[in-house]
Amino acid sequence: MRKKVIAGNWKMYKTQAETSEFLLNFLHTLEETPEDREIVLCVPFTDLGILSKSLHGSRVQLGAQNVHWEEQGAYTGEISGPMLTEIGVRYVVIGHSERRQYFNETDETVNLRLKAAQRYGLTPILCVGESKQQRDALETESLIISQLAKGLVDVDQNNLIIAYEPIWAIGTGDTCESIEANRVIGLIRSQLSNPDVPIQYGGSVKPNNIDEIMAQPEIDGALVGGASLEPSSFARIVNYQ
Ligand SMILES: O=C[C@H](O)COP(=O)(O)O
Repeated sequence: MRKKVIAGNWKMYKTQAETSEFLLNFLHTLEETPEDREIVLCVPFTDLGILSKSLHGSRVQLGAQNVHWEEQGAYTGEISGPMLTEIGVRYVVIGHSERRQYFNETDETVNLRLKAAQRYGLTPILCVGESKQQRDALETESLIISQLAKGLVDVDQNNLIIAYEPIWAIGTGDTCESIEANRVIGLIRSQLSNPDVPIQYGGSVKPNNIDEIMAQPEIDGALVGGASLEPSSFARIVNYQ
């Protein structure tokens, strides 16, 4: 049975004060949440400290949004695996399309970050997905196969989550049809040596579409952006039927 994982990706949102307010309104909503799912919050670095304390003893796991491949060094603006694990971070998002687009992340640096995350005991969430232009040019399959082939060189598939995030569906309200997301995720699974790797869908996941998404047989969870920022909407998502 593959693990179900619902992860919020807060991107560059929420100060510490806003994080405290979120927790006040969110944590109590988990009392009835079924045990069959892992819940993760991937937050800005400045929120990790407060969450590390506040989430202690709760069932919500802590995630970061980046990790460098070196243990330490002169890499201004970066963060290392040991710095994250020391404060209780368990997951890290790697290769998000916003990092690939705005920060020159390549399949090669994605691969270095994935291996470093695993080396320091973190579970990476590898993001793959095509742009609208690539989809229209019928390049979705070849692009994803290439992202996986290059990104996963020497990566341990026993400690890995993959998120399929079509770029055109991110933050647009234009969700990928769940049947199509299921098809692409099936393709991703066919490229893996371990068929039990949990594979999430991400891109305009909302309270009103999460049940349909999670009903798809290949989809093992969701990577949620905007809808994870609001306690009641994220609560509805983690409590999918
Ligand atoms: O990592 C999360 C994704 O980029 C999805 O963002 P979104 O739910 O706001 O579309």
